Order: sequence, then structure tokens, then C-alpha cells
Amino acid sequence: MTASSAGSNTTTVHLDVTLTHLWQTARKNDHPAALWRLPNQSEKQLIVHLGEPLAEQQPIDLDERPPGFAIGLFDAPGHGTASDDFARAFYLHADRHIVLDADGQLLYRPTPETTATRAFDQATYLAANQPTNLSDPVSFTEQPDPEAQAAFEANVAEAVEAMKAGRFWKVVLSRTKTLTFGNVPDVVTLFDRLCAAYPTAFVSAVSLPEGTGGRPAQVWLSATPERLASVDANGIFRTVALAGTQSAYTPEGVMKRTADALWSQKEIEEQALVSRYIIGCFKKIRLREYMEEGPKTAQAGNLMHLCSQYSVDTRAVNFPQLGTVMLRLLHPTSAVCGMPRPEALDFILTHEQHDRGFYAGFVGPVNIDGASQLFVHIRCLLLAGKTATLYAGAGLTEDSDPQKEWLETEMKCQTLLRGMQG
Ligand SMILES: C=C(O[C@@H]1C=C(C(=O)O)C=C[C@H]1O)C(=O)O
Repeated sequence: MTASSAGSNTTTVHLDVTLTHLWQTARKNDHPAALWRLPNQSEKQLIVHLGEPLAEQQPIDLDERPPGFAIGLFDAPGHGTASDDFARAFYLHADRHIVLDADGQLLYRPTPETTATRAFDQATYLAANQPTNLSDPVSFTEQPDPEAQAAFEANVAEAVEAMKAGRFWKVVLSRTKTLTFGNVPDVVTLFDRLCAAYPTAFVSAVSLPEGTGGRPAQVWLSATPERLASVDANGIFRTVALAGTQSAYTPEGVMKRTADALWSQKEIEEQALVSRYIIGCFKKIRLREYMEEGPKTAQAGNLMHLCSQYSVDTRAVNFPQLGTVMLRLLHPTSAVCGMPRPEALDFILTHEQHDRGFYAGFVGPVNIDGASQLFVHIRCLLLAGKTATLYAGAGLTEDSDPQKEWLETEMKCQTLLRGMQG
């Protein structure tokens, strides 16, 4: 290995170490790891947590956390009875932080050298010198589930009845789809494909070893279009209200222009409910100085959504904790749960047959390069060996049509299916 200093705060590694070697070394040694690419950027970043195992979710204080990566479950212990229950996540520390820049160079960010970092580097270099067999093409097939559509549509019909009876106004119901890969797929290859297919998405892969939160070993992969809460290096807070879904293609397979997208009253109302929910959160903390842009049509891969953007200059309003406070208030938003939240959550927990796990939770880097960027964990899958479980949901109102909502979840599954095909 030869390592040379490139600038004051990074080290370039001149050896055939790749993200795959780093990722596989982390997995093999049971170190939690997170790999991500921010929207509209080419840099890919990887952090490896080398400390104590991640036993439980922890409160995420964006202002106080050391550099790292958060991944939170959809559901909170106690179902959000305490105000910070939902803003909890497993927290990976950036004990090793590696950046793959736009020129394909691996740069090691300086982190304290410890016995653990030296052991990890050693194991990585050994892995880089082993012959690898990554020539296997990534191929997968869908596992048919003949009951799934009827079960989902029955749930939608029940939700519509509950909304007509006034129990709640909106709920997001989800379903799963199972895939079988020909071979255990290389996660970095899948991640790279999603990055290439969806330049405007937040793409991530997170590996959590067995025992994290009492769960088996898991790898989650996603390409999400939805920002939950972020604060950039200039102190600008951002969130979005994203809802309403249609294909980005005409029935003839031609890409539509966003300006040509037409939205039904149901979709306009559905998105307005998410906007109202966000504005309600600002009102709770008596914050009036927010900017609102939209709703506009936004493209997200094979789909289009209605999107309103909200931003606040936290320095101008002298509110440095706004990101943390809003994370607590926002998650889970009505884009993935419903309104009012307690009733919608209760309906989800009593009707969905699967555990959502990290689907519809949140993911993203915290205090990396002075910014924290958390995204809603949708358009995601859970990988275990050769099996992948995709998760997709649809926002329902009393005007929902069960069959259309099923088709919407099918389109949402297509985002990952197409992206992974490369
Ligand atoms: C729930 C999902 O997506 C959310 C629900 C949407 C909708 O109901 O139209 C649109 C975008 C997302 O906020 C999902 O992709 O699983």
C-alpha cells in the first residue's frame, strides 16, 4: 500500500482497494457500515462504525452528535408517546470515513487512529489482495404471491370505510414484494446502479450486523426522492411535502414533461394534507419565517410526485436546534403514516401483515462536512442472502380506489427493479 497526503485533511490511497473491499470487510467483521450518495452529487461516501455494537435506537440531536449516519425504524417503542420517541435511530459513528470522489479516487478522511481502525485497514488490504469473484451478473426474479393484491385491496377498502366514518383523513398503507437473486448480489454494484439511474435521489446502502436492535443481520438499500429534514453548512433548514404519484411515462413509453402532468383533486388534496402537516409543525413552535415553494411536479425516476419545498434560515431566526426539533415533530410524516398521526398509525399497525422495519423510517448523514441530511426511507429493500424484500406504500384518502392504489405500489416497486437492472 502507498498512501499519500492530498491536501490538508484527506489521504489518497494508491492501492486496488475499492468500495466493495471496504464494504465486504465491514460486513465480514460485523462492523455497521453506511454508503451513500447525496442528490445531484457524484461523490460517494462510506463510513464504518468500529465501536460498541448498536444495541438500541438513540435520540438524534443533530446539534450534538459526532459525525455519523442515522437509520431509524418507522415505528417507535411506545408508539411515540414521548415527544422524542420518533426521533430515535441507530447511530453509526464515522470511525472510518472514506470518500470516492468524482475522479474515482478513494480519499480517507482523517479520523483518530486506534487499534480498531488499524485492524480494519489491515483486513481491507488483505481483502484487496484476494482474488474476488464479482463477475456474476446480477439477476433476479419476482416471487409470485397470489394473495398479496387481494389482501392489500381489502385493507384499502377498510381504510376508505374508516375515513368515510371520520376516524382519520389520510393513511398510508404499504405492502411488500419478494425477489430472489441468482447469486448473493454485490451490494456496491446495486448501489452504483441506483446512483447512475437516479441522479436526483438520495441513494444509500446500510449494513447492520446481527443483534442490532435484537434483529438479524440486515442490509437496506434505497433510492429515495424525499427529504425529511436537513440543515446545510450555512444553517439552512429544508424539508418537503411530497405526495401524489403518477408514471413519468405516457402509455406509449415516452417520458412526459413535468409541465404536462395533470393531477386529480384527490392527489392535490393528499399532497395538501402533507403540506398542512408541515405548516402545523412550524406553528407548534411559533415559527413564521419559513419559505414555501410549490406545489410543483417533481420527477422521481419512473414516477412524478407533487412537491412543496420549505426552507428556514436558522441563523437569521436564531434557532440552531430547528433541525432536531423539526425531526421530532415531523417523523413519521403524513407522507408515510397519515393524519391525524395516532389514528393512522394505529390503523397501520393493526392492518399491515408485515413489520415495516426501516421502511418509512429515516436515513442519512449527520454532521458530515457541517451538514445533516435526513431522508424518508422509501423506495427501499431489505436484502438477506439471495432474497430481497421490497417495500412500497400508497397514500389513501376517502376517495381512494383499491385497485389504483395497488397499481401505484407496483409502480413504486418498479423504481428499484429498473434501477437495479443497470
Ligand atoms: C409511501 C411511499 O411514498 C410516499 C407516498 C406517496 C403517495 O402516496 O403518492 C408519494 C410519495 C411518498 O411521499 C412509498 O414510496 O412507499
